[in-house]
Amino acid sequence: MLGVDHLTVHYGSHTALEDATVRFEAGQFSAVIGPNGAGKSTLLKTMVGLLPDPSGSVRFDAGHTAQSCVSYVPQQQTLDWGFPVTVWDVAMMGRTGRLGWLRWPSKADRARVVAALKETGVYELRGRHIGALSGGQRQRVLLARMLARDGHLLLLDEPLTGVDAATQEQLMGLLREQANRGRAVVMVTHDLEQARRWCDHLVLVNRRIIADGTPDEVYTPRNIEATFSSSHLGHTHAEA
Ligand SMILES: Nc1ncnc2c1ncn2[C@@H]1O[C@H](COP(=O)(O)OP(=O)(O)OP(=O)(O)O)[C@@H](O)[C@H]1O
Repeated sequence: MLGVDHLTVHYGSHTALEDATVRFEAGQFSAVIGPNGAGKSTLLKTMVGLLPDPSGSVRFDAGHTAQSCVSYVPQQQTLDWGFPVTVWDVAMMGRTGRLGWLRWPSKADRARVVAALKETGVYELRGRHIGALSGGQRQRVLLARMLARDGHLLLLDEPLTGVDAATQEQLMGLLREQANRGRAVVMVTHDLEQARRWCDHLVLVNRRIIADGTPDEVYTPRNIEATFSSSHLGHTHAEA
């Protein structure tokens, strides 16, 4: 579905990501794992096209572009929750574009939004202002917007943040189901255990890609040490 080749991203003199090569496939639930500041969000943002002119390349499979196929869920805390819109409005942005109503919603758009709000369990909250939601409810609303968009590639930056254990289970189940239906799902997470349980493809990152493969291939003491120590050791590529 999507590959990045020899991707290097600098912020000024700081190198956030160096020579990263990885592929994300349709039907796979992938987790991108690493410590704070490892370059995980940078990898996602590059794939969405939010960072201009990275060196290396981001390649979508034929017929797809970031614009046409990506549904991106940014980190919750990077969004302005004081904006005067309702749960319904946010989910509808998945259909009509961001703000300013690029086009008027059709009956089919409304039906898709109803389904997405029901799937994520926030349909009853549809008239509520987004500023009046709990952290877990906000995360569900972001997922509803993502589902409403119907993208082939779902990119989620720390979707488990601020979410209780029962809700985490539901959200992981929902994302697993999206992958089973043939979408490529890529989630940034700090939660090694959740990633091992739900995902079939893990990418360990610490400025470089440390390891890339199935959970069994990737979760070795050496890889974990290399990822979560600050020394950026090693660079192994397990074949998935
Ligand atoms: N806009 C920016 N300007 C300058 N430096 C940045 C910018 N965005 C990120 N960085 C730096 O790049 C590095 C990678 O950041 P990134 O947000 O990709 O890490 P992360 O793995 O997502 O971290 P976290 O788990 O804390 O969210 C960090 O050292 C960060 O401080």
